[in-house]
Amino acid sequence: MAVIYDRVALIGLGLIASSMFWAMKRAGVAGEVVGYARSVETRDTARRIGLCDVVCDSAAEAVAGADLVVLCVPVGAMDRVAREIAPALKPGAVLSDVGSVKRAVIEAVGPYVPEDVHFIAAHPLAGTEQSGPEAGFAELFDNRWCLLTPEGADPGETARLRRFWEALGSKVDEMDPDHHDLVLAVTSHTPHLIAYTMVGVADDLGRVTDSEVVNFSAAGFRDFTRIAASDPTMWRDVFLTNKDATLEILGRFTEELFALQRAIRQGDGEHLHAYFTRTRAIRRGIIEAGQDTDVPNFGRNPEKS
Ligand SMILES: NC(=O)c1ccc[n+]([C@@H]2O[C@H](COP(=O)([O-])OP(=O)(O)OC[C@H]3O[C@@H](n4cnc5c(N)ncnc54)[C@H](O)[C@@H]3O)[C@@H](O)[C@H]2O)c1
Ligand SMILES: O=C(O)C(=O)C[C@]1(C(=O)O)C=C[C@@H](O)C=C1
Repeated sequence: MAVIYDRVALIGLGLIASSMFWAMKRAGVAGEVVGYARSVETRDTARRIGLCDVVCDSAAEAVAGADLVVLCVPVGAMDRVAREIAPALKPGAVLSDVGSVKRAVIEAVGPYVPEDVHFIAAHPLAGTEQSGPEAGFAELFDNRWCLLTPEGADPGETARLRRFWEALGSKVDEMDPDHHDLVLAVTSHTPHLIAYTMVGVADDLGRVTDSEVVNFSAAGFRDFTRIAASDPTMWRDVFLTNKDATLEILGRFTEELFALQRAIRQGDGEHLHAYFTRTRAIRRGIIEAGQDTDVPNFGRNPEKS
């Protein structure tokens, strides 16, 4: 595949950045990939495993001369990083991100973006509960959506970024940032909060580590524990920055939960059956639409395994 950006800079070298690096190598869409991570330990690990062609010791050094800069740090760190790199950005470069919340990132980064730089926020809807530079693998984005929220950005540069994500394996769509945040509150953020809560409740009962619970834990609870093992910093930032949408969905969730609670107490099997029939149809609809693209595996990139 042809090179889309001559020089790409990844700021923050965790799960998403490392997966992007391996996917870029697989697709051959970047001439050179330069990385920066805040901690010496992460930079050392990146150098040891060959993550990035060059690992720099400062963010400004990494972005200098880059045609595409992608901020791959927790949402709450975006403003600090944007402020740090802004003076070193190349005129005409594209600045993007992978944050799970879009309006807050646009508001945090936007004020620092120089006039001659194209800022196009993005969110790949792909991840795992793992984090850090060794967690990435080239297939992470295969058949997953990547949502761009360009809000008036240059159409030519938006199309180029779209081609880049497609080359990494994604299906790409554009969305208004506020709408993105509401949709993700339903499909990702609130479900994570529920998983965190369920595992917390089990822990409060003192049963999670009991061999009984570990041995006999049913698939549903296992899925909750996987999700609830996700990175605490990332998810703290998601809830602090997508507050309104999450609270709106949580309010609705609580109302439905109370209705189900009442049905159980009153022995209202009809209500329960009708409810579960409706939700079952949603799962079937997802499968029929070909959207059930499970993460291929949780292994490493093919070059390392
Ligand atoms: N994990 C997922 O499932 C997933 C999916 C899609 C998008 N995202 C988003 O991608 C971004 C990165 O997530 P990840 O899963 O790769 O996280 P990660 O924890 O694996 O990596 C984050 C990296 O950012 C670095 N970092 C943190 N604060 C920093 C700072 N102030 N300056 C410089 N570096 C800093 C960390 O050291 C780490 O290297 C987040 O904004 C997250 O919301 C995550
Ligand atoms: O599969 C997982 O582990 C994920 O939670 C990935 C997931 C999600 O689907 O909710 C989590 C957060 C992101 O911003 C995008 C993707």
